[in-house]
Amino acid sequence: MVKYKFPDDFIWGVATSAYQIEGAYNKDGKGENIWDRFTSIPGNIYKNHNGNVACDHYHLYQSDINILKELGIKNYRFSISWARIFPDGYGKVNQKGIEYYRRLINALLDKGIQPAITLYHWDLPQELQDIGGWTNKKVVDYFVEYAELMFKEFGDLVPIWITHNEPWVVSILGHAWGVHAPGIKDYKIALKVAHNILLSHGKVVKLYRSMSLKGKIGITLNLSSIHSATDSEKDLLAAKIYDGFMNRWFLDAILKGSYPEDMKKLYNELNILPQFSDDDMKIINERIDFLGINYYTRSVVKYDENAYPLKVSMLDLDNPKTDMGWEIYPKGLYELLINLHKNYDGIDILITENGAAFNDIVNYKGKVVDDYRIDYLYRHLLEAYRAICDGVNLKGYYLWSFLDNFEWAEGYSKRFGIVFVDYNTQKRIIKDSAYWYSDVIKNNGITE
Ligand SMILES: N#[N+]C[C@@H]1[C@@H](O)[C@H](O)[C@@H](O)[C@@H]2O[C@H]12
Repeated sequence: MVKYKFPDDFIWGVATSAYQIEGAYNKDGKGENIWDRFTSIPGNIYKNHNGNVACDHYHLYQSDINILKELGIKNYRFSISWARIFPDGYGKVNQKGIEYYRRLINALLDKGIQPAITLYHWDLPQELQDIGGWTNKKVVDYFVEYAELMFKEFGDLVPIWITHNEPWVVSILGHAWGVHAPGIKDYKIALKVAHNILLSHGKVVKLYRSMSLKGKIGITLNLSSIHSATDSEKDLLAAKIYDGFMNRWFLDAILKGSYPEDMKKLYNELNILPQFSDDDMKIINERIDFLGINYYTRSVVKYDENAYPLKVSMLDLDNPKTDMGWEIYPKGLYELLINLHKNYDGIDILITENGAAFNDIVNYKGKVVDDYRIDYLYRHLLEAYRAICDGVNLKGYYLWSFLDNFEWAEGYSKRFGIVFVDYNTQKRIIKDSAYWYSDVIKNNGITE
């Protein structure tokens, strides 16, 4: 008996990204990207892992799609590798790259699986980084050129388009903390990068509208529910600042057409506020059809005099955690969804990522009994269900991730997949969580 039934047209899917699963990093005309470069530098990645081979999905995509079919998964979010299409980032087109993605899309459609494409999932062509990357306004235009070609090639086949994945991570982890490609550590540069990424987003949405395509387009943000460590004035202010830093800076720009005043004031005082015009904000505010959100955990923060630049630090609570060290806090998903619904005009929302890394073991029967992942997914889907019951326009859920894959700075040490990947043999083992999720999809809801 289905105890928690989701709306009839609810989208159930899984998600991946190009650099994390494709491999074939230098095959068939693909150009170098910033993650090829960043992973080639010793010390950047856990045990110097890289995505040169990854899950070899570039060659194994058909058998992987067969697994999606076997599990009854009817929606698949993946990203296109920009450097496979434009090896130099612009200009010369690599036809073999286009042919690969056409084969992939057609193979999905042949199995009744709807593609959702992310245009940018962090893998900037290195040639563009060499001219300043996202700090250079030319890259904004090159992104539009790349998107236009993708819309021309695949716009009639693909119903859901996501311009960018997690601009906060691209700007902060890649340009302020330096732990992601391209490894820059400068907050002023990071916020300039964030602004240009948002500009490129708005321009591409406007372009999509001009091409009279029939699908839906949006952006994916990594969002967290922010809690203050105590009710002290300083900690409450710290929570407001961190909410502005991680959530509101992007949400307000995209959905309200202006950066939040409190954060503009703070960034100006810190001399890290990027330059921007009213015209920029109009472009960024181009209407989107849905907001994609990636939710993994909440953030509990406190005032910290020594924490540059925001004087805010995160608490590491002694609560159940995933293998990433992230607190398991399903209620945060409900809080986030309700907050978005109330503060952003009830916009349609897709959960474009939610899932967990755990230290999966293949048992003596050759199975992966990942009850811990099932528990994580169950609890988060229950919160999503509660949010829908309370009026949130939640339209779908893409589980992260379909396959174990290259987990960025953590390399292959963290397994997020519902399908286990043996990287030595490229053998796939369907985990118990995949069969559980298959039942959720079949029942369009959760039993028990
Ligand atoms: N970490 N972690 C897991 C997952 C990452 O693998 C995705 O590529 C990102 O979109 C997002 O950060 C979430």
